[in-house]
Amino acid sequence: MRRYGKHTDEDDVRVRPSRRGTRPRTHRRPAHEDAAEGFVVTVDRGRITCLVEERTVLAMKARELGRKGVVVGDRVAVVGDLSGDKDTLARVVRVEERRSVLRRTADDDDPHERVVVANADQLAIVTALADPEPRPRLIDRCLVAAYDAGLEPLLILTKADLAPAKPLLDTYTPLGVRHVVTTAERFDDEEAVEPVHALLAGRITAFVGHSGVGKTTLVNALVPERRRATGRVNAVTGRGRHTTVSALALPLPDDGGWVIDTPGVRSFGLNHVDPSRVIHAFPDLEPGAADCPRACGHDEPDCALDDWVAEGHAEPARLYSLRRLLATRERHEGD
Ligand SMILES: Nc1nc2c(ncn2[C@@H]2O[C@H](COP(=O)(O)OP(=O)(O)OP(=O)(O)O)[C@@H](O)[C@H]2O)c(=O)[nH]1
Ligand SMILES: [Zn+2]
Repeated sequence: MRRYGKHTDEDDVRVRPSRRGTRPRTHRRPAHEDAAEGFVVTVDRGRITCLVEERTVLAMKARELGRKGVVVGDRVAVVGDLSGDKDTLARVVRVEERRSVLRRTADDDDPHERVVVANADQLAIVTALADPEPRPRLIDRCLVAAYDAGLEPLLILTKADLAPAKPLLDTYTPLGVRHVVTTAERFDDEEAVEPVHALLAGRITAFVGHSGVGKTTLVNALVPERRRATGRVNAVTGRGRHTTVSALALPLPDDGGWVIDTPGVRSFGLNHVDPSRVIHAFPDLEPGAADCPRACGHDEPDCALDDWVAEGHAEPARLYSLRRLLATRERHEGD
């Protein structure tokens, strides 16, 4: 399984080499050289909460940013009052290049596809093993969104006290998706969440999961500051957790990375998904696609992947899984 954006190091920044790379740096130097670096923790109705050094600073978008959105996970340049004191408002003057973007689909209220999280390394798909029942189609859609966005997926299966994980895991074995199984009863014991911490260490992880799967219970166990952080954000927005529409980044202990809690997973934008980006997550199949017709959707009669598998280059289960994932791009009732 190919791994994506493993670290948050500069080395992993996937930017195209610039043809202007030989130009003197000063030409590309943006204005506001005195700006501080901020990490966006949440955005609520245009109010951007970011972390500048250790301080929580509230900011607005500077006019010069125009229509460009600022989202959770963005690295930004901030100017103005950076004290973090009550009633101060700084300005975000620049959004740094994003290493990844996770989008949600347009819906009836909002015709545009929107970026919900920037710069995440991985996508944790939180699913209960029972109550509510797992929804494999939804998991598949999340996987496609992750592969398309270049995020490494991670399955977190909760409520292991209610049902065994094996039947669900069998579906995902051919995909080689990493997984961890949790039970909230054991969360008081720090060692019980250790395997989850190990998978999140040093990385920015967006958490998705539909209502009732135990995402909040898990995030609270992982992030000791959770209560404080949400309390603070609510003090800023004056709104309760259940009405929060924005994602919220929460620091893991000991500089262990970030959890980005997202509100609801109703839909991911899969309309824009490019099969060639999804197949990138299948390095055993990818070379076989070289013989496919142009713009092959990989589910058509002259798709070269059938021969590729028949010749023994990859397991049939892998091709089946790829096709199942690609098929989730079509909307069904209840997605
Ligand atoms: N049996 C069992 N129940 C759990 C477990 N984890 C969470 N729950 C329960 O499941 C219910 C939903 O948990 P939440 O953490 O609120 O779920 P959520 O995904 O955040 O749901 P929303 O708050 O609706 O977004 C609560 O009653 C929890 O106590 C678990 O491991 N086992
Ligand atoms: Zn094909």
